[in-house]
Amino acid sequence: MDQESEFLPQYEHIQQNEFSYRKHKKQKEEDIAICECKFDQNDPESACSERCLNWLTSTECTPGYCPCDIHCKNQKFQKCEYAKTLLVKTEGRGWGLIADEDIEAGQFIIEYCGEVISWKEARRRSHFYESLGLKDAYIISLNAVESIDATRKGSHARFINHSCQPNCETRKWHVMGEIRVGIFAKQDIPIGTELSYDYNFEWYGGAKVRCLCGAASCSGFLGAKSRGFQEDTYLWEDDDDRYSVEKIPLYDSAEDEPLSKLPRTSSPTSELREISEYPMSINTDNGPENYFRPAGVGDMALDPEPVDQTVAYPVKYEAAGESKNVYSQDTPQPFAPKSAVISRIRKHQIGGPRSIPRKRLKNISVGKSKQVAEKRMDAKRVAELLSLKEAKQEVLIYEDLKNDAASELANLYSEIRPAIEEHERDSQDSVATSVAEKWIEASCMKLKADFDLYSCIIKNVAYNIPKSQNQTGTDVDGDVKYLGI
Ligand SMILES: C[S@@+](CC[C@H](N)C(=O)[O-])C[C@H]1O[C@@H](n2cnc3c(N)ncnc32)[C@H](O)[C@@H]1O
Repeated sequence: MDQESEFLPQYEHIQQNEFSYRKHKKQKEEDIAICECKFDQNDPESACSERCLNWLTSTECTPGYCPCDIHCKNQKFQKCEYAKTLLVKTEGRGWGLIADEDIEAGQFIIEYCGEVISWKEARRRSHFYESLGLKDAYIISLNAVESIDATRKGSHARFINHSCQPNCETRKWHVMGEIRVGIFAKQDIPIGTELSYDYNFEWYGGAKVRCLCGAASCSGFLGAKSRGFQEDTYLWEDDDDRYSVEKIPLYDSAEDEPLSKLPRTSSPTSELREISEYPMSINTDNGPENYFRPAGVGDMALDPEPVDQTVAYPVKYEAAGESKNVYSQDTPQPFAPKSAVISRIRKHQIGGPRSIPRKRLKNISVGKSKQVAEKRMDAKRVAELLSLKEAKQEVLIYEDLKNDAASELANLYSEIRPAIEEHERDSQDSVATSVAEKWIEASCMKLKADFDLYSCIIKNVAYNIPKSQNQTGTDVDGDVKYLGI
């Protein structure tokens, strides 16, 4: 291990979210939920806990309003009642957090703190971090419109690594009018165990980061379950080797067969290859409601390949390593810039999980096949085949309308894609009504534009048979005049 990577990266330690782009919400009195718990001096368990109405709705009691007053046990975020944890250096996954005491299933471990920023700002920052070459991602979604960025300021929760078989999960709680994200134990966690949760990494392009969680059910890459990743990557296995193929060419609209099929390229003879072609974005999981936004992960464009080249990568796993350095939460640390770690792909597995089952690999390519099956009509070509100038113009006008509607829909889609992909259902995380309405309206417009274009073509083909042809029954130019639609 080099000397530099022994140090923690520079960041400011905070125990409360920071609000810069807006003020912290002030809870209105009428919004304060008051529970019905009654504290009995002889029974300490009577204070607000698992059976408290507020607790059951993931809402912390508001000081000054809780009937249990100072005995209330439902103010864990506010009182920073964290489990004892230690920072450790892992092998291949940077820093991680381990339990420094036995932790019970369901226990609140630590709050994921950082700067609360808008979704737009999250996007801007993620590009900025990418440009700095930051490898690790620390931006997590808070709701459909806001994110928490723990890159520059955060709690120790920012060091918890991803696992495909995690022992923790993220949960959202309502605390004094704000939503806050906590890390909770999914199961009993013995002292010394590394804490992890499923990032539900979202991948929108960029480097594909190998997942080194070591779980038997490991999906291979951070974000491998996300739609963007699945549409971009085809994974398969061959004995102990695993391969990913990127950028499979789409079917050409004029062809029934794909222009090029799956890998003609063999597994590379060179054992190593860096994977980092495009910006990458991430997504966490405890369910769909939390995820990391793009934050420069894998933005180390080390070995760029032409985008349309089909390349097979054998994938190798390394088992998560043992801790080397241990720092407690309260110990001030010497900070130094973190050196970037470059992911490599090797031909043979030498440790860690075995190959992913074939069945699941097939599923991984589902997104791609959907994309492949899409066929598009070339309206310009259709117009050329029509003989009447008016008919040509009409088709082209409708094509413009259709293209405008399609691009409006595409823009809207990128705006609300995170929410759609998370399938968020609860009111906090659902797509804002105004955006949802715009989305429905744009979808209808696109459908209508598609329909208008096709019906215009049919009308012009079916009813505007050129005079010369009408009279003689033959085609004047000898060109094709009828379209098989
Ligand atoms: C929130 S940070 C976690 C803390 C990070 N290890 C550090 O040293 O600051 C997320 C980043 O850690 C790395 N990481 C986390 N889990 C990983 C895993 N299972 N495999 C590979 N890298 C992982 C990735 O670079 C990811 O972007």
